[in-house]
Amino acid sequence: MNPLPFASGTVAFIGGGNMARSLIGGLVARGVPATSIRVAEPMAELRDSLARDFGIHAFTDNAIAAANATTWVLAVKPQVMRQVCEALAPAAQAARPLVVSIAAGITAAQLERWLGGGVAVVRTMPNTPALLGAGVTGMFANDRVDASQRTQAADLLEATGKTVWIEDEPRMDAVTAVSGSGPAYVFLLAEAMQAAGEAEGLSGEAARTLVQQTILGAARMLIENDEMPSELRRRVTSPGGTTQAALENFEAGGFRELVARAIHAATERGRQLSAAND
Ligand SMILES: NC(=O)C1=CN([C@@H]2O[C@H](COP(=O)(O)OP(=O)(O)OC[C@H]3O[C@@H](n4cnc5c(N)ncnc54)[C@H](O)[C@@H]3O)[C@@H](O)[C@H]2O)C=CC1
Ligand SMILES: O=C(O)[C@@H]1CCC=N1
Repeated sequence: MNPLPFASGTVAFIGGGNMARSLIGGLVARGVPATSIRVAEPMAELRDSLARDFGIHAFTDNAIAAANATTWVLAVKPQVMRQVCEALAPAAQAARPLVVSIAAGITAAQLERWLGGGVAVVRTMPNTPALLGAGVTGMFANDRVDASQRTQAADLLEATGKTVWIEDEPRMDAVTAVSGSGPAYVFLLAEAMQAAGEAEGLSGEAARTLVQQTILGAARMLIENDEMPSELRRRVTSPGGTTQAALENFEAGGFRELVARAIHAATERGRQLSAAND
């Protein structure tokens, strides 16, 4: 991570929903000054809570929030991105900010076109653990982005976790499917494990603690042992034991194929979001 002061200058978030909150929370926790962060959000309740929780300036008007900001983070839904960008095009042409998008599916070329052309765009895909500084972000830069802007964009996202540059933009839809949406898959597993534990007679509270700590411990082993998941799995699996009984059921139920199908569907949806909102 780059040391502070923050290389990204003043950052304006356009849209202050769930993901913007995770990123802003991550930046503030990392020590980025609240005075360097602005947000534009139409919903008063969200605006107020962002201002209250993080001490940042919150605006109703996108162009006012974006004015004089060196970096814009476009954090609206793909469905409204075109309209938001076209309204900001005059400001983008005048100020030539670094534009960072976090939207699923929407391509750098679409963003550049909607903003009037000639704009440095970094298309990114973060995820919600950014709030804890434990996020991961895939990043793709268009041809307009120079080396210092790459650093600027990486500095912004590295404040919330790791970053991975992707050189082949279509692969950003796979990033979205694996890590952007990925926390939800783990949460689904947690829900299913908790329900199954309760069905086997555990109290809700006991099942919750067991599941939480199991997922945390397994995640830490994946990272800190730096070994293949298959090897870590093998060490839990005593021949003829309990884990084997469970894993045989996962395999018989087509678990791997199901995960592959789910991630393929998410990747395809990313492509559809681009086409449907052009
Ligand atoms: N939620 C997640 O885990 C992730 C979301 N993303 C991307 O982040 C973007 C935002 O997603 P979420 O935060 O989940 O959605 P969200 O609905 O929570 O946030 C979007 C915000 O934009 C605001 N908004 C609507 N119209 C606006 C306008 N014209 N100008 C300014 N703000 C406007 C909404 O009031 C809302 O608060 C999407 O493009 C999504 O693909 C990316 C990675 C992960
Ligand atoms: O579900 C979505 O479309 C967004 C993008 C990745 C996570 N949430």
